[in-house]
Amino acid sequence: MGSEAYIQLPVIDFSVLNNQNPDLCVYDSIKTEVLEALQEYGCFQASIAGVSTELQQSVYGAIKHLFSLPTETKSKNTSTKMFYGYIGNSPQLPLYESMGIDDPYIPKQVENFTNLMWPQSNPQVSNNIYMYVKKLWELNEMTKKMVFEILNLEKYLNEHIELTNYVLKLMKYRVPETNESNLGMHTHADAGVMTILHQNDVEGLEILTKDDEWLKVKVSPNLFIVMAGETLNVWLNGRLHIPLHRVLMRENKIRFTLALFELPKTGKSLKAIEKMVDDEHPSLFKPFEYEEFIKFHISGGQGIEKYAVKAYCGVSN
Ligand SMILES: O=C(O)CCC(=O)C(=O)O
Ligand SMILES: [Fe+2]
Repeated sequence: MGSEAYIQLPVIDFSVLNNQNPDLCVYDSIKTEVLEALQEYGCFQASIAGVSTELQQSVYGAIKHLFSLPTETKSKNTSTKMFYGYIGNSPQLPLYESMGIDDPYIPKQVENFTNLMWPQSNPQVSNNIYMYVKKLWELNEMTKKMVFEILNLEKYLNEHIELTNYVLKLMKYRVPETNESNLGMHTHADAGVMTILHQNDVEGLEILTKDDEWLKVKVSPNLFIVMAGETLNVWLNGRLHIPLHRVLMRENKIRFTLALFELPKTGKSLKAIEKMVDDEHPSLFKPFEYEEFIKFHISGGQGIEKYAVKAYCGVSN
C-alpha cells in the first residue's frame, strides 16, 4: 500500500514574473505549464519571490508556539466556516490539530486572531503571518487568472472572484506513539477552489497519481504546493484532474503545515461555466450550494470518502 517513491511534480517558477513590466512570452509559457500540470497532476510546486527564510522561520516559530498553548486558549479560535476553528484530540485523527483564520488577507483579521492567542498582543507575529498570507494569496490569484485566461474564460473571472473567500489553516501533526497508526490525514480531495500548501522540513503529504500509485511529495522550504479543488472542477466541468491526497507520518518529527484555502461563500450557486459545457463535454455536475454540501458531508452522505463534491452533485452517467 505505502510507497517509498516520490512524485515528480512540475516545478513552476513564478518568481520570474515581473508585475510592473510583464514579459508576455514568459507569462504565456508559465500559463501553459500551469494548465498542463493541473490537467495531469491537479497540482504543482511553485517558487515565488518575496518569502524570505527569516519570514518563514518567524511564522513557523509562531505556529509552534501557538500549538503549545493550553487547549483552553486554543479553543478560543473559532471560524464561521465549518471545520476551520480549533480542532484537536479528534478520535478519528489523533495526530492532527489545527486552527483557522477567516479572511486572512485582511490585517485586522490576523490581528484579532493573534490577540486571542497572545492577550498582550503580538504585532510582530500578526504582521508576519499577514505578509506570508499575502504571498500565498497572490500565488492563488495568479494561478486562477492563468487558468481562466488559457481556457478563454477571462470574462468570467471577476464574477467568480466574488464567489469565494479564504481561510488560512495552521496544522500540526504529532509523532505517532508505538503501535499507533501513522495516519495524519485520511485520503480526500480538497472541496474548495484551490489550496496553497507549505510545510516545515518534515514530509508526510502523499498524492495518488492517475495510475493509482501513492507517491510521496518531497518538501522544500522554497516551494509551495498549488492544488486544485473540486469546486474549480465544477466551474470547469471536469477539465482538470483533482488529486486525492493524504498525510502519513513516517518521520520521528512533529510536522507543521500552513494552508490557504479558497472556499465558496455561502448562499452562492456553484455551477459549470456555460462555455465549458457542450456536446463534447456534457454536464458533469448539478449546480450546488456549499453550505448544503457541508451539511451532506457532516451527515456522512453516501460516497463522500474521496471526491465528496462529486458524490454530492455529480451527474451519474
Ligand atoms: O498537511 C498537509 O500537507 C495536507 C493537509 C490537507 O490536505 C488539507 O488540510 O486539506
Ligand atoms: Fe487536502
